[in-house]
Formats: sequence, structure tokens, C-alpha cells
Amino acid sequence: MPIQEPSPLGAERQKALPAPTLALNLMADEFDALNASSGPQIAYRDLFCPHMDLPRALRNWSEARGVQLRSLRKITHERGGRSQKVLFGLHDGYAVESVLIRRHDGHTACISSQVGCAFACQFCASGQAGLKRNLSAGEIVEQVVQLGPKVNRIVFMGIGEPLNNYEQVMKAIRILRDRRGMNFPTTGITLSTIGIPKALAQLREEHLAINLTISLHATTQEVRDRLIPGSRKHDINEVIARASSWAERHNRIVTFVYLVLPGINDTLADAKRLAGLMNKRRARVNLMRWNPVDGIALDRTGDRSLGLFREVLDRAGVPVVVRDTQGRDISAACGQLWLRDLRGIPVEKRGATKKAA
Ligand SMILES: C[S@@+](CC[C@H](N)C(=O)[O-])C[C@H]1O[C@@H](n2cnc3c(N)ncnc32)[C@H](O)[C@@H]1O
Ligand code: SF4
Repeated sequence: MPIQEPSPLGAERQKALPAPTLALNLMADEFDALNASSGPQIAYRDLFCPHMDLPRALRNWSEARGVQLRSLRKITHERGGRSQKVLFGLHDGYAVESVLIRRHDGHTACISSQVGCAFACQFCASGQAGLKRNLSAGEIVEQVVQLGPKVNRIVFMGIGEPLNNYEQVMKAIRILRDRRGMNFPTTGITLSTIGIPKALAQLREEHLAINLTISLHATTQEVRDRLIPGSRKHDINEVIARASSWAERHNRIVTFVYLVLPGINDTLADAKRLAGLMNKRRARVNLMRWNPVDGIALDRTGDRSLGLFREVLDRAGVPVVVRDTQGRDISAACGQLWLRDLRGIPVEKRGATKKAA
């Protein structure tokens, strides 16, 4: 009997088959629409069950509808003093890192918003390999779910620029805060951004009581352009003005992060200019030391120059703290997270990969 070729119609039908939906990409009403068809009816909140051993009803539900419940696979995890770094494998062979930080009153999840980053900041590991793709809302939400039930703070300080993936990040925040699901308080969510003016204007109009942190790192356009090449087209004054406008509109304080880098942005003139830029704004400053990154030759500032820099801001009446980030013992502090390209590497060998793509 001759072997039958698949009919063109069959091939087309196959092509038209939708890729499996990731359940955690669904808002409650989208989930309801799926739930309404036959089969077991389950509650939206069950989707956020942190245990890998998911309820059988949920597994049946997903199988009946071709919906994927989990898409991130924990490849490795490293434990440090108060932090744990997890490498999550994605469906397409890329992998991103997230960090869990233990505090006395709960856990903080430091999550990624993109696979890589387009901004290529000179001090940061996450942008060294460029941007590969955006994470979906579900992939963002799933990092939180998999980091466990004690998470009561979320910071978008992992890999990627959240405002460069605006739609999916906003959707993820809405899914996280939905009362019918995780019911995560938006006041426990901090979005850290390089400050894209257009996106800041959009964020100003959102009804979301999140916290906003702007990674400023310079007081002149010239130095900022050098440190953050991807932000060259953004005027530093406009970034500050847009962030302040967000703070006014939401009656909040915006945090400006300033990485003090010896010989680059740490003079007293810089400190005075920074105080001037912050003048009369609903703002505070977090001064940070650089966390070392393989292959980047920068220096960490010393206590004395950091102290002098801080004093200038103090004297000018600008609220300022020196922030020390957790996780340096396992290279999990701010700016030390790498994306991995594990495409072509057999699944069982992916845990051994250490090098960034
Ligand atoms: C990795 S970024 C991710 C969020 C966003 N893209 C941003 O830049 O704000 C989170 C924070 O880490 C800071 N950062 C990046 N590399 C760093 C490093 N090597 N040491 C200290 N902070 C760093 C950034 O400036 C930012 O404030
Ligand atoms: S600091 Fe933020 S914007 Fe800059 S490369 Fe790293 S992740 Fe991207």
C-alpha cells in the first residue's frame, strides 16, 4: 500500500493550531471564558498554587484545553547567606535568573522582565549580550509563583528593562494583584527603570499604586550617555521631570538610584548637581556601590568618598540612604544576573552551563 502523503488541508490545520496558552498569561476574565467550556471547573486562584505537585483537577483542566500550566523549569539554584539565585529555563532554550531574598518579615522576589536587555549599561551584566526577547506576562508571574508562598515584595530589578516591555509587565502586575488570584498588594511591587520618558508618561496614567525607582547614575547628559548607551536619545532632565510628575500624580515619593563610580560620577560637583536636580521634588536618593561583574573593569567606591558624596545631599536637605544590595556572595546582587542561551544544549546538561551567552 502506498504511504499516504498528509493532505494539504491537514498540514494547514496543523499550522493553524494555536500554540498552547500559558495559563499564567490569563487575566481572570480570560480564564473564565476558558473555564466556561465543559470539563472540571476550577478556581482562578488555583493557577497560582506554588507547589509543583498541582491539584489533579487543574492538570485535567489544562490537558482538556491544551493550556500549559508551567513553562519555567528550575535549572539550578544557588544558596547564599540571605539569598537564593534560581536559573529558570524558558520554552525556547533561553534561561533567565531570578533571586529570592529572605527578610525577617517575608521574602523579596527580584524578577526578570526580559531575556537580556537592549540598554547595554557599562556596569551591568544583564545587558552584555543584548536583548533576545520580551518575557510574557505569564513568564513574569511564574517567577513569583515558583519563588514560593512567602514572597511579599517583588522588585523588577532582575534582567531586563521593564518599561521596554511595558504591556506584558503591566499585565503581569494586574494578574498578580487580582483579588481572585494571588491578591498581591501593589504597594509591595517596585518597578526599577532606566526611565523611558514616553513609558513614564503612560505609567503616570495607570491606576497602580506601585513604587517607582529610576536608575539615574549621572548628573549630566554626557556621563549618562556614556554609562547607559541605550538611553542616549532620552534627555536626562525629561527623565527626571516625568518621574516627578508620576510622583505628584500618585502622591508618592520616587526613588532615584545613583551608582557611585570612582573617576566617573563621584566628584563633589556631581553631588551638588544631583542635589540641584532633586530640589523641590517628591524624591529620595539611594546611593549604591558597584557590584563587580566578570569582564567589566570598574572600581567600587570607598566609604570615605561615598560618605562625602552623601553629606552634600544631606546638607542640601535631600533624603538619601546608602543602599547595600544582598546576594554578592552568590553573584546575585543588582546587575550581576546573566541570561543564558541554552538552545542546542541537551536538557540534562543545561544545569552545568555557567557562561553567559
Ligand atoms: C539590573 S537593573 C534592572 C532594572 C532596570 N533595567 C534598571 O536599570 O533600573 C536593577 C538595578 O541594578 C542596578 N545595577 C546594574 N548593574 C549594577 C552593578 N553592577 N552594581 C550595582 N548596581 C547595578 C541598575 O542600575 C538598577 O538600579
Ligand atoms: S542596568 Fe537595567 S537597563 Fe541597564 S543593562 Fe542592566 S538591566 Fe538593562
